[in-house]
Amino acid sequence: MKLFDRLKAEAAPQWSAYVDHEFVRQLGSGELPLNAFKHYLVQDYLFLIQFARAYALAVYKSPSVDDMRQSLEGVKAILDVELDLHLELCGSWGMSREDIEKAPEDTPTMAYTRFVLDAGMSGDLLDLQAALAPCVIGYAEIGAALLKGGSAAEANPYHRWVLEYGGDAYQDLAKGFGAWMDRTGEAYLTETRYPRVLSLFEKASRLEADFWQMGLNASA
Ligand SMILES: Cc1ncc(C[n+]2csc(CCO)c2C)c(N)n1
Repeated sequence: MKLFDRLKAEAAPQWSAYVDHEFVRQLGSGELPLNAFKHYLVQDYLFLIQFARAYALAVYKSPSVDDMRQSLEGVKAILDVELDLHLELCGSWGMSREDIEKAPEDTPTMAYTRFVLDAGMSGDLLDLQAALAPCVIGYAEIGAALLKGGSAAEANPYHRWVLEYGGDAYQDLAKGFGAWMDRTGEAYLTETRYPRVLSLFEKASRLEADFWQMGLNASA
C-alpha cells in the first residue's frame, strides 16, 4: 500500500472533516458567501508565502539531488503559479498585492504555518512531507471531486478555483508528491517511527479543516 493511502485510511476522521468540510460543499455548489472566499484567499496567500519557505526547507533537508529538485519544484509552483492565481482573483475584487500583503495573519494561518515549519525544522524530510501531504494531495482530491460533480460550470462563481485544482497539471503535481513521499518512506520509514508520522499527518489535516472554518467564520 502506498504510504499516503495508509496515512489517509488511518487518519480517516481528520481527513473527511477536511475534504468534506462545509466550506468545500458551498464552494462546489457556488453558495459560499463571497466574503468567506475573500477572507480565505487573502489568508491563503499569506499561508503560501510560508509554505514556499517550508518547501525551501525541504531543499535543505533533502538527502539527494533528486530530492532537492523535487523540493525546488514546490517552491517554484508556489512562487510562479499559485500566488499569481490568488493575485488574479483578488485583483478582480479590486484588491491589490499591497492590500493582501499587509493584511494581518489570522490565528489559523499562524497555527498551520508554524506547525509545518516546525515539523520540518525539528524532523527530517519524511516528517516534513507528512506535514505537507494533506495540503498538497488534499487539494487535488477536492478539486477532482468538485470537477466531477460539475462545479467547474461558468455559473459557479468559484469555477476558476475548481479548474485550477481539478485540472491535469495540478493532479499530476499531487501524484508526483505522493510518489516522492513513497520513495522517502522506503528509505526512512520503520514501524517504530510510523505513529509519529501519522500524528503529523493527522494534525495537518485538522489544521486544514480549521483553515476552511476560518473562511466560513468570516462570513458569519
Ligand atoms: C491552506 C491550503 N492548503 C493547501 C493548498 C494547496 N497548495 C499548497 S502549496 C501548493 C502548490 C504546490 O505544492 C498548493 C496547490 C493551499 N493553497 N492552501
